[in-house]
Amino acid sequence: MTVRALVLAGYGLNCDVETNHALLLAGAEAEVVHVNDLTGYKGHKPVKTLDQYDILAFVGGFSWGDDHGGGVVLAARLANHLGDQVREFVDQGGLAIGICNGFQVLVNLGLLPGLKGQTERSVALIANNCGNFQDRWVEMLAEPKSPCVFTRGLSRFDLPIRHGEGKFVATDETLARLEENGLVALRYGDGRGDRANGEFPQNPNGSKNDIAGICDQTGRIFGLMPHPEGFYRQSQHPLWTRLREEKTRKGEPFDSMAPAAGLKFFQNAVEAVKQEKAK
Ligand SMILES: NC(=O)CC[C@H](N)C(=O)O
Repeated sequence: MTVRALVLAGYGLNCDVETNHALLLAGAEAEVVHVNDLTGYKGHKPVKTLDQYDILAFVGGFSWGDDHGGGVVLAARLANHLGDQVREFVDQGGLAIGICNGFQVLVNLGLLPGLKGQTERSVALIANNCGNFQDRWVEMLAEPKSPCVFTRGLSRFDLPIRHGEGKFVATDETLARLEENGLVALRYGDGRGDRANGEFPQNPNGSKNDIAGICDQTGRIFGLMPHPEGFYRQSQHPLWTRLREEKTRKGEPFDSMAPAAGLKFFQNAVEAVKQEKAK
């Protein structure tokens, strides 16, 4: 069964090839599509439509140089040129993942968290508390009670972060609604399996409630600041040789090429589409 994925590229986005690779490894028929191929550009008609795909990936990078804030210009462009198509894609049961800059786009579009009665932006990703760009690995804790399709079966693992505007903020009321509905899918851990509790550097940006990723009520629309496409095999982890040593000492096997936690996000998405199509 074919699962088609679109990986959005263009104007300062820089994680398209890596994300496409992860989706291909996960078994999707993935392709990188330039935003102009969807919107049309200067007399050139659009050559792709969103209804050709099952999964949309809004990838990381610096779209339009983060002018006016991360993801703001790309979100405006998508809303103005493709608003109806995006709405239809979501209403028809499509899956979407927004990674880092892509998360900022989904938030700016108002697709996340998409709480009942809220159609406009209700949460934001703003400048990190520490005042600079953070490029390193952090511990992730997945929320078992979240309806998120992408984090199914995941609990505690590491992922890389690379962002300057990752601080998740919302009003107390919206935060309470997110928590009540289980829409917080991922949090920053303290490195020992508990929540980071707002502490820097474990919570790298000052996000409220240690929020690293949220989903909508269907669990099919998901955004996160860390980069799952950067950890699809074991040897991408900065401490993988140490882990190999530990395993070897205990006489346990270790395969540096084995799939890692980040790949699971994409495998889960492909599996969910297959299950839906099989119905
Ligand atoms: N890696 C990314 O996608 C970064 C997103 C955005 N440019 C930021 O710095 O916050």
